[in-house]
Amino acid sequence: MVQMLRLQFVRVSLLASKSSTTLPLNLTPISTQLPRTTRLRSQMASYSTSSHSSKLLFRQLFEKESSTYTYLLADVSHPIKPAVLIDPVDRTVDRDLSLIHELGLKLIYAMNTHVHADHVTGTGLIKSKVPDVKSVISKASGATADLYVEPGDKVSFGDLFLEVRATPGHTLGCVTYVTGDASDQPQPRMAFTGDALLIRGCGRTDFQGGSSEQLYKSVHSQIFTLPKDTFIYPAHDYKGFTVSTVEEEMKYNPRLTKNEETFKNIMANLNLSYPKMIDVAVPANLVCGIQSKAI
Ligand SMILES: N[C@@H](CCC(=O)N[C@@H](CSS)C(=O)NCC(=O)O)C(=O)O
Repeated sequence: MVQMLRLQFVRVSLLASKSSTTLPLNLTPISTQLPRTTRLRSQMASYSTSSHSSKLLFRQLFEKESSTYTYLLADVSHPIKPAVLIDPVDRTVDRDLSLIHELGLKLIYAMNTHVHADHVTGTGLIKSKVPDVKSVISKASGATADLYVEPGDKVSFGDLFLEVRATPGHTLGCVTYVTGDASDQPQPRMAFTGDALLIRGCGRTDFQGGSSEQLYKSVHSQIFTLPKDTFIYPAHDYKGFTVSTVEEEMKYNPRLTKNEETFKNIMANLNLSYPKMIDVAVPANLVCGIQSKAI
């Protein structure tokens, strides 16, 4: 079943990449489609930065106990306004779903950048409240989900898409989702880096298959090679930052501007205590956030 869904998912993505006029989303029954609207109302309570394209609705949402960012992206030029959530948190699912409802969006994917160790993903809860939603995570994560992504896959929502880049190092299965590289996609591009690259920092590498050597290579080969003006949107910030760019992090990141040996030394000496929720969060997130049964 999971295999079947994966095939459907890739086929949908391929369709979307061939033509910007194709409406690639075939996971939604016609009966649920809404009238086309092209204008957005001004929005309420959510973190937000400027609009990146006339099609894209983008919101940066914050969960304060784990300092996690969840990202909402939608194609508002599409009749059903298909939306995705990246790294939802269980505690803020109701807030996120009511925002989605209020904006008239149709949530199709709840995606994770990796198996989080500090909070329980909202994915399972979202699926229990909105059964059409498909959970998405990398195949390399080892977690259960409806759809597994691999490097190079495209995750389409309406005419927009996210490209999947493998960025292991914080965990084995970490991926970065990057908005598409095409003239009809948001400009500048946006990279949702999870815990691989944080603003002026990076994810720790001391558990869940972490490796400082791998993280250094991932960031330099998969993120720092993106256009300099690409926005960096991480899964966490502990200092109040909201967004950065590839250029800024290449210049000012106190860890990743160093050579690999120095970086490995820095990472080996972080002396961070384990996340408080690690023993609950990791097992739960391996099954989509639902702890009692595998999906
Ligand atoms: N104190 C928090 C955990 C903080 C932490 O370890 N954050 C992780 C990302 S979540 S696993 C991290 O990689 N931090 C890097 C850094 O340099 O801070 C808690 O108890 O939950």
